[in-house]
Amino acid sequence: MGFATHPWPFFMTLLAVADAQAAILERMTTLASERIDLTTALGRVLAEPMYADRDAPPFANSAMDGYAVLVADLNNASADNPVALQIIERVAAGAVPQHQLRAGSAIRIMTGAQVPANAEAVVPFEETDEGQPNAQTEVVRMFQPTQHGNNIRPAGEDMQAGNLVLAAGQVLNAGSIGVLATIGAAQVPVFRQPRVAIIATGDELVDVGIEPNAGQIRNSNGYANAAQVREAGAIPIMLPIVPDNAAALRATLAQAVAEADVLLTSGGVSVGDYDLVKQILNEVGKLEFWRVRMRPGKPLAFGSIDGKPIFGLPGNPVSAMVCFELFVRPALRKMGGYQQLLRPSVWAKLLDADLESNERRQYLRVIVKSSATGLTAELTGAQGSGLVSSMARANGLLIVPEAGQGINRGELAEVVLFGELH
Ligand SMILES: Nc1nc2c(c(=O)[nH]1)N[C@H]1C(S)=C(S)[C@@H](COP(=O)(O)OP(=O)(O)OC[C@H]3O[C@@H](n4cnc5c(N)ncnc54)[C@H](O)[C@@H]3O)O[C@H]1N2
Ligand code: MOO
Ligand SMILES: [Mg+2]
Repeated sequence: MGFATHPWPFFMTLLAVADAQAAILERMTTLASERIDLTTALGRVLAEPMYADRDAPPFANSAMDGYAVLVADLNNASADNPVALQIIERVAAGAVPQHQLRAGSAIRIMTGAQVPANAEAVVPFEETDEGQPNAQTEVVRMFQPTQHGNNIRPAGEDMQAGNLVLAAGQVLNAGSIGVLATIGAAQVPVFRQPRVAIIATGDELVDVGIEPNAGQIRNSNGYANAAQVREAGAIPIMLPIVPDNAAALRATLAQAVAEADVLLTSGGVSVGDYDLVKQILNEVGKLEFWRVRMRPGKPLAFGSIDGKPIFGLPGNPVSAMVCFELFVRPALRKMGGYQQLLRPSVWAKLLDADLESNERRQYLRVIVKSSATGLTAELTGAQGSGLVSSMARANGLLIVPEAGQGINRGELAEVVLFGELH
């Protein structure tokens, strides 16, 4: 049992983070698309380009509540010399005007209503005497000239029939949902979300609702990883905790392969007597690589079972979450059709004491804040890989590159930003 009994000499070499990321992404393919209701499409990734089915707005309409007029009628209007126009029609939004304007007439019209075909401008109520009724007819007075096109929104001002309005790969935000509704897309083609089986392994683990006995702890990785899966735009499938037992692990992996697109285990990937994940993975599937030159997260294992990718995340809670951020999240994003796979990184001024370099690339939990002089990064405190509370406080992972000069207090450091800026 354990590493020493397995003849995997290339595993002696630790992969660089970027090489491990590249090896993983190379093996990921984007899932098929599905059609979903517009009301559920927020945050999903568009799978096809979308085109306007008609002009938006579909007809020239009024931008103000006012009067549609002919420009020439008002050429000589002034406060001293108001021009009186005869009101020949009223048009509400949703109605179609029945008359054309003729010299000396005005059509009372509401915002959003289709303007008469020959209307040249709309004069807002506030710029008129609001329409004084007289004995037979209604007359409105105007006090200044206007110009062609004033307060008229032309057909197609926003989108024109046949225009590309959203490209494939776009992540749908609230504005995109508005665009899709405008073009009548009640159903939206989006990439399917990866279904991710989450398997926490360990004899010591009990579920959250259970009182731990001596020697036991609660399964936190399963829940933290499920939340990360959701953040990555995928669907977690929580499987029961698996004890450090080969038969139980085989059975749960078989169930996971049947139900999910991607498998995540946590724990059991190091060199302990009961660390079985690599061995079973090699038996029922293929182990592609093990161990990355990073801290935390070194013993990450990656492979496949029946063509489905499997990530063996280290058991330490911070290691499991950091490995998820760096390796699983980009993989899920590629499967889900996202174009931006990696978290953005920013450069922030280190506020803490000098950080020494190490033979492994370090990812330190930090709180990144924005200030008038730029971004700052402050360590969350102790950096042990068991300290899950430090992940709750952090919004970034500060990188100390391996085999380098380290980073001195006051210097700029690269930070992978995974939470909201403070
Ligand atoms: N002799 C060596 N020992 C260790 C090495 C090494 O290189 N040589 N690497 C260390 C590093 S680094 C890590 S990371 C861990 C990885 O361990 P495993 O992946 O084998 O995980 P376990 O041994 O099962 O558990 C480690 C730790 O994490 C806790 N744990 C596990 N699962 C959960 C969970 N679902 N929720 C909360 N906590 C969990 C577990 O109780 C252990 O405390 O190995 C080092 N050892
Ligand atoms: O790599 Mo381990 O993840 O240092 O604790
Ligand atoms: Mg172990």
